[in-house]
Amino acid sequence: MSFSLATRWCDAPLMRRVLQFKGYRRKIQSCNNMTYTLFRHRWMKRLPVFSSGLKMASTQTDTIDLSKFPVDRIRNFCIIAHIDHGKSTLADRLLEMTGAIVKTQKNKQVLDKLQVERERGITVKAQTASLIYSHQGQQYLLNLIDTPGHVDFSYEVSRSISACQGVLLIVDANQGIQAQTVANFYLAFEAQLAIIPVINKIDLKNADPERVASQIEKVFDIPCNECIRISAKLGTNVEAVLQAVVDRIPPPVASIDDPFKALVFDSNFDHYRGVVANIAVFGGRVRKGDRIVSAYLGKSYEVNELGILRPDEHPTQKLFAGQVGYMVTGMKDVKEAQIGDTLYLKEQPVETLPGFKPAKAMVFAGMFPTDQSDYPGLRSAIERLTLNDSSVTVQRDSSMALGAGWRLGFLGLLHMEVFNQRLEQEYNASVIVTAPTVPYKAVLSSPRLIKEHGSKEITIVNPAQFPDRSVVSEYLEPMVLGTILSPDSYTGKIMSLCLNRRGIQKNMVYIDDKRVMMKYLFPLNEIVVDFYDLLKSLSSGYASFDYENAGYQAADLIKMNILLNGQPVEELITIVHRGRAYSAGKAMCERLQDSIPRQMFEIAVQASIGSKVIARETIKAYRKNVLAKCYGGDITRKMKLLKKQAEGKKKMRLIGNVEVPKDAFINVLKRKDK
Ligand SMILES: Nc1nc2c(ncn2[C@@H]2O[C@H](COP(=O)(O)OP(=O)(O)OP(=O)(O)O)[C@@H](O)[C@H]2O)c(=O)[nH]1
Repeated sequence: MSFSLATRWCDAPLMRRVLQFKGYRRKIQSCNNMTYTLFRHRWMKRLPVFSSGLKMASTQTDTIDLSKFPVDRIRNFCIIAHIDHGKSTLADRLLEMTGAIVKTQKNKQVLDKLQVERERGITVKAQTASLIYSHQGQQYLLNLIDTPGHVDFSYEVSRSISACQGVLLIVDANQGIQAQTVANFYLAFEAQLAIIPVINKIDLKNADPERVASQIEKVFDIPCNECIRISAKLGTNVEAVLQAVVDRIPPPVASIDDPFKALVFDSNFDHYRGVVANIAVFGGRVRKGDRIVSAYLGKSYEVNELGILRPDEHPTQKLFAGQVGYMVTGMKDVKEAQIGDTLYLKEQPVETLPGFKPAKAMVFAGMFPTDQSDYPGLRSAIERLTLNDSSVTVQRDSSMALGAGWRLGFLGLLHMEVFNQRLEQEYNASVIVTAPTVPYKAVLSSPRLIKEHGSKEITIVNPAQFPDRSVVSEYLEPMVLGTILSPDSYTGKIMSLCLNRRGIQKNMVYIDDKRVMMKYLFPLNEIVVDFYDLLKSLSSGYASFDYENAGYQAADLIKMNILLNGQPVEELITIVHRGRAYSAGKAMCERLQDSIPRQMFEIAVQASIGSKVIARETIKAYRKNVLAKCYGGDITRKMKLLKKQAEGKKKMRLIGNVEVPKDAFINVLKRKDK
């Protein structure tokens, strides 16, 4: 895969225009990619517009003396909430009010910089911004992290929380507490952070801030009077949020007198500078030119660039204890960069920071280049994107039909779709994604296999490698504890959906007189693909859902094969519960019948368990009317033509080149529950 100039550095066309305008025509003619990089910083100073297109406030761009902010005048906080409750909109207002960006009508979710975020209207990547806020005659440095709301990106939230001492918990004044509000609250609560509840969208006609405040008191035990009522859209009362950040969130526990110690809580890859790490400084200071060591690798690097994010990179000479910023060290290989790594000065080793628990992938799918010659390019794209999203796990894989590829692990289906979309948009890659599956386990009974695997229990992330019953004493499936919040008028419908998905009710409470919170234990496999969509549609969008890991449970599982014209398709193998094998097989054949377009020959779609076919559908061939030119005449001639046509079709069937559309692999798992 080749990277064009535009994809290497998205600002190149803009810079060309600026150069022309500035009269640098001669330079443009010989301008290669490197020249762009060399001139970049000079341009950035002259331009009133940042690379992301944001208008920055001219007063605060030049030099920010970070030494002016001792630890007690620093606050690190993140904004957490259920999806769409207004985190990014509040971040816009905070950026404007503190002068980090110029106030304009165009500021809409400015921290959502990725194309996929803009297109889908959701945050998928946590973003940091440093704000300078004057309060009671003192200047404070507020480091804000805007986090995603969707359950699939909760790893971003938990990592962001590790760099903070407090959170703004946003709740929509109309919708009230939702499933992710509860999940995010507990993430912050367990990390012992200060929690400031903020009731947003009070401008809405149906807003009921008092009801929401009493929900917050009932569910989270936070007194009603601690809730700040705002409209992030109109800017109403947002000043009170800034004051509360200073007053209610403690400063970081870090001392300038300690040796330098920093946690890498995020990173991304820049095609020229290599790895750009986001760091939280837990002690001492670091300067440009210092030699630092990565505790993970034990390798030392020179600090080439250092700075804070406002929200675009603003280089500085130093970073001090308690501050949050970015660092470029010349790490060129993505394998060197490790989220959760501790950095320290070469001559002053320190105790390593706890880092992060690795994310637990919930959904696995095969990913293959559409054209095998793109394999090396796709490999480097996946490596770079996983650096930016450390919750994705990667393993090599190969398939008869699709060639060499990878088996990737994601936190959920939306996560998988977003990753795929980012590969296509940011790296110009074209990929085929196979049917997603959850990680099953098998307890082996065969001594030979136990020896081969080095353990009795194995995890299966590829259904094609599902071991046969004869060598297994028990299969285990992953379980989750789901939380559903909904108006009580939908309770009946929701309960029957949960039952249909093998859910076991664990708890049900009213959080106010109209809204109910239910807890269900589900097999992960039953909810991962389409449960959320169905829940939304049967509750007219009012119910919300979140889940957490609940270990493994024994289950009676079997492997179901799908055959197209008698050929087993490895990429469509699924693991199903024995009691549901027939209905699942029938449903999969029906959906494949809908997904695969009619071709010049008839296609038999079959589901089988072992050698036994349990369901079958037929995709009819386009029928060419070979009799079109026969006007009347002898019947034997017509029969001869039809026979010849049937022979031709048989040949096609023998070749068996059935074209399966890319999205059929995922659609095939989507069920239509009533
Ligand atoms: N009426 C009204 N609408 C608001 C307010 N704040 C945000 N919105 C709207 O709510 C929608 C979602 O806002 P976002 O800021 O993207 O929400 P978010 O929580 O960042 O969403 P995710 O990042 O996807 O979780 C947008 O259409 C906003 O314009 C408000 O105070 N009043």
